[in-house]
Amino acid sequence: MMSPISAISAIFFVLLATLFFKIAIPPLNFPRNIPTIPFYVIFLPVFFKMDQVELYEKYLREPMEKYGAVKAFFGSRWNILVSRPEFLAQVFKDENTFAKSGNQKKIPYSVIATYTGDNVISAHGDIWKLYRTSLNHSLQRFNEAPLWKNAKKFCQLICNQVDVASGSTKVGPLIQRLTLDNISEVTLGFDFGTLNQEKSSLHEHLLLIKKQIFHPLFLTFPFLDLFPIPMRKEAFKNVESFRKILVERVRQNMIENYQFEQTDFAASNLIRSYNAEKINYTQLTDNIVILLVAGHENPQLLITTCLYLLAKYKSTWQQDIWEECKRIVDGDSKGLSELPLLNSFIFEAVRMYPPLNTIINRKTSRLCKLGHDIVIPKDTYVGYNNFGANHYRKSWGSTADEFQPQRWGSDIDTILKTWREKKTTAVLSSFHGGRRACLGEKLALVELRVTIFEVLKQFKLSLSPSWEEKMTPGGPLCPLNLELTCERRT
Ligand code: HEM
Repeated sequence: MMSPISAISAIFFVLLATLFFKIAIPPLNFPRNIPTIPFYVIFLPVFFKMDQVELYEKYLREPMEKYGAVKAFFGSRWNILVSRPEFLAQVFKDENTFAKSGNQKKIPYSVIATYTGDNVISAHGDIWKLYRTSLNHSLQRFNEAPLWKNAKKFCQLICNQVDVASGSTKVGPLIQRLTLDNISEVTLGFDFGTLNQEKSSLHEHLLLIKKQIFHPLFLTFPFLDLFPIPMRKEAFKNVESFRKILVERVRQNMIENYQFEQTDFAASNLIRSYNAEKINYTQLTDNIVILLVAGHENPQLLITTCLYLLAKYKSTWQQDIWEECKRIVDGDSKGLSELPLLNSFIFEAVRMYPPLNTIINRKTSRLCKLGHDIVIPKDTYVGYNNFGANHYRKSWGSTADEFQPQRWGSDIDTILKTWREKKTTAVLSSFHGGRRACLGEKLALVELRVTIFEVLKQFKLSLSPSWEEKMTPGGPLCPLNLELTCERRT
């Protein structure tokens, strides 16, 4: 007869072993003809000084290039991760089989799902169409004036912040303030105000919840949010109050704007849909939040990457782009969009370091085949790895890992044509593509051109000698804690 202590120990052991096998071994019905990335790989950056690029090179490149898809553990579950363009194109196109299933469905109990809810990026079917119709027009036609004004303020803040002795500064927090003000003024109809004052209460609130949401432990094991852990209860509370304050701020500004009916901000269109009872208050909130989140974080990452590459290639690309930009006058966004060097540089930056590296938000609605022979069971999460797609040697050749803006072409027509082609064939997936293509691409590209133009007008950039050249270890991809030397142009 087993003693109670032995019985409890045995149960505990069985539970632990089950948990271990669930994490260490993919489900038995997962396809056998694609490789498995060892589960511990995602934990390596926690213990070793390794960035995402090194991790990809060491553990993912070979299986990804050979098979185009792998089994990978991420976000408390096993997933299929895809990077071969033909597979990506299939996933993007067959939306009914690879149906969008964002955090609101995948981990509805988590802080992160409470933050962004059921929004235009994660929704599926008719609900998605409703959201997209409300937003599409205003995200393609927007007022560019705030982008020009804010780029100037941003440069002024760099000047104020640069260390006098070394000429260096950490640019990350300033870029975040720039992109927050840009997205709020262009799409939400109010000024976040972070470029004018370092400590705006909404900004402080946002910084706090970002810290709580992107906590590595809870991001890797979101099921922990199910437990009554005091710091997570606090995180839920902060997220709820942020959502409430943000939407009230947007609505207040719209109500006070006597020309509300004439405004064409993305947020005003959402409010119109709400007033017409097409969407409810939670849906209004979810979409306003996602405009703010996607609209500032993604450009923030890409601006950081572009400034890093300008500094890295200071005597070539930086110098040449500045020579090209000199003839453009303030406010001429169209002129900037026609510059071959500037645009091929940006497209190459988007390829080299896709801001959203890995996205896993699709779930198979039936048993299906990826390509000819990879059989995927129903209810499997399928994601895509943008870094893998954008560095795939069969698509990009032996120079796939080299920064070569000239690969896009030498005249602007060829450059834009190549850009469109690579996106439609899913050879470049940084902005997704097809029906679910990013709605903010145009806005992000204008923002990027204007910011680069203004920065180069005022500074010569170089990498700070004390900065260690590394990318972020996981999640969003960009240089880690970038520090630049910014020398005033005379
Ligand atoms: C560098 C900047 C950006 C990058 C790299 C980027 C990338 C992406 C990607 C990869 C997707 C698809 C996500 C998925 O598969 O679930 C997406 C969707 C989307 N993005 Fe962006 N994005 C950027 C900027 C923006 C901006 C500034 C906005 C403006 C608010 C925005 C709004 C959206 C929306 C609304 C969707 C959903 C489209 C749909 O499903 O119909 N993005 N973006």
